[in-house]
Parts: sequence; C-alpha cells; structure tokens
Amino acid sequence: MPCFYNCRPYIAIFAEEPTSLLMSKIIIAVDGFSSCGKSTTAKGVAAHLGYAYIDTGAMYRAVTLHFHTHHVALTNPKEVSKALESIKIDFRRNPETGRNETYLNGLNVEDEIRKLYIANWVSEVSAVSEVRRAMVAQQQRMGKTKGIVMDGRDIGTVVFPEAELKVFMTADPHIRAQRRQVELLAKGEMLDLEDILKNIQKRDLIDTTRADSPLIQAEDATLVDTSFMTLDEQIELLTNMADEKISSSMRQSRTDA
Ligand SMILES: Nc1ncnc2c1ncn2[C@@H]1O[C@H](COP(=O)(O)OP(=O)(O)O)[C@@H](O)[C@H]1O
Ligand SMILES: Nc1ccn([C@@H]2O[C@H](COP(=O)(O)OP(=O)(O)O)[C@@H](O)[C@H]2O)c(=O)n1
Repeated sequence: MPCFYNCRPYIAIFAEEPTSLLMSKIIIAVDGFSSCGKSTTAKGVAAHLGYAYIDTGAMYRAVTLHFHTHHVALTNPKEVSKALESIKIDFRRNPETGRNETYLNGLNVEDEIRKLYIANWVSEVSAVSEVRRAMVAQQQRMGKTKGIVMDGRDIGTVVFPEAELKVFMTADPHIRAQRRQVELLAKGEMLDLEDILKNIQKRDLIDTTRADSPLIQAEDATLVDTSFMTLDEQIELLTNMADEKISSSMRQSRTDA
C-alpha cells in the first residue's frame, strides 16, 4: 500500500494546463462525529492534492478558549457579540513541523485548544447561532477560490452545500476514545478512557441535537466508517474519491467550453 500520509506522489491532474487546473479545483467537505479521523484524513488528502486544509473545529475551539478566558456568558447576547467582534482567528504554517497551527488574536493556541477543559465546553459554545454565523462567514470566504478540504460538522450541509465531494465519517465510540487517548497521551495529557468516552458521547449528542446546523449526514454525502481502517486506507479512499470528482469536473468544463 503506498503511503498517502505526509508524502505527495505526482498525480496526472497537475499535467493539465493552468486554466483547466483552475477549473478543476473542487471543494471537499468532511463531516462527522468526534475523533473518527476527519482532520487527520482531510489533512492527508489536502497534502496529496496540493489543496488548502481548514480545521473548522479548531475555530470553534479557539472561540471557546476566548469565551472561557473572558468569562463570556452564553446566555447574554450582548456579551457574545462583543466578544465575537474582538476575536481574530487564523492559521499559520509552523516551518519546523510543516503543520498549520491555530492563532487567536495573534497568539498560538494550537496546544491549549486541544485540552479536555475546552472539549468539555466547545459544543455548548458551538450551539450558539451568533457564534456559528461568524465562523461560517469566515469559512465561506476561505473556500471562495475552491481547492480546499474542510472538516467539521456542517460543512456539507451549511457552509458548502454545493461542495463537489462530501464525506460523512463515523467509527465505533470506544475505538474513537482509544485513539483520542493515545493522541492526548503523546501530548503529555494522561486521561481516563471513560472521561474521554463521556466527552465524545456528550459532544456527539449536543452536536446532533442542537437547533442550529445540527450534525447530520448530507443526502449526497458518502458514509465512511473508519473503525477498522488504517489512516493510510482512509486517505487513499478519500483521495481516490476526490480524483474521480476532479476528473469529472474537468470533463464537464471541457464539454461546457
Ligand atoms: N484509522 C486510524 N487508525 C488509528 N488511529 C487513527 C485512525 N484515524 C485517525 N486516527 C487517530 O485518531 C485520533 C483522532 O483523529 P482525528 O483526525 O483528530 O479525528 P477527528 O478530526 O474526527 O476528531 C488522531 O490521533 C488520529 O491520528
Ligand atoms: N463545523 C463545525 C466544527 C466543529 N464544531 C464544534 O466544535 C467541536 C470541536 O470540533 P473538533 O472537530 O475539533 O472535534 P474533534 O472531532 O476533533 O473531537 C465539535 O464537537 C462541535 O461542537 C461545530 O459545531 N461545527
């Protein structure tokens, strides 16, 4: 099996002339439950295609960190809008790791936003409509020129309902909790498996039942269960799906021309 993660084999699409290359760029929406491999897979696919990758969960986590630090009451709309006005989120490439990291008002918050105290509040913050409006507007600006892989909960349903490729990911909750535990341990956070599982299940419940933009599978999304897949298999599967969509989008552009 070829390595699809952190390596970028040449693909035929890049042999096309620049105009058709531009026309062939698509939007890839990866939605699904917590910790089933969305971001790792999306990142790998983006690297393979030479596309931008946006982790929208990181944006909601950054808002949560700001609200937490500034004691913003979610029930006070004035406080929420004032806080949102003072938030600037961007992603910057770390030249040492080659990875994009999340910045909140100029500060690198990549590690802080992954901690459990943020995970324990992020779904409540994300359920606030005003928060969603602000994040969705920014995400839609980021995807204006296409050539983007975005992962989250509402990308295929709300942010880019016109996305050419939509994937909905799921996996067994226990397997997801174990994977997240390994990840947090590698970052020095030693957590009980039960606490992680509880957090995942609580977030899944809030995310799927909230009134505004609940997590649901878009009608035209392909369901991918990663429970018994390797990371490389996930990336290969989505990359092949993307290649097919890009080819058909190019064929369509030629027919239209
Ligand atoms: N197929 C897999 N096998 C083992 N670990 C995986 C697999 N897919 C993802 N992971 C790991 O699981 C953790 C959660 O994945 P992540 O991509 O962050 O999920 P999500 O974005 O859906 O929350 C990460 O540490 C990731 O490396
Ligand atoms: N597009 C998105 C992305 C994330 N979120 C919220 O942000 C939380 C954190 O997202 P995440 O992608 O970082 O979470 P994990 O799947 O990595 O655990 C989710 O549980 C949702 O509550 C959302 O509401 N909409």
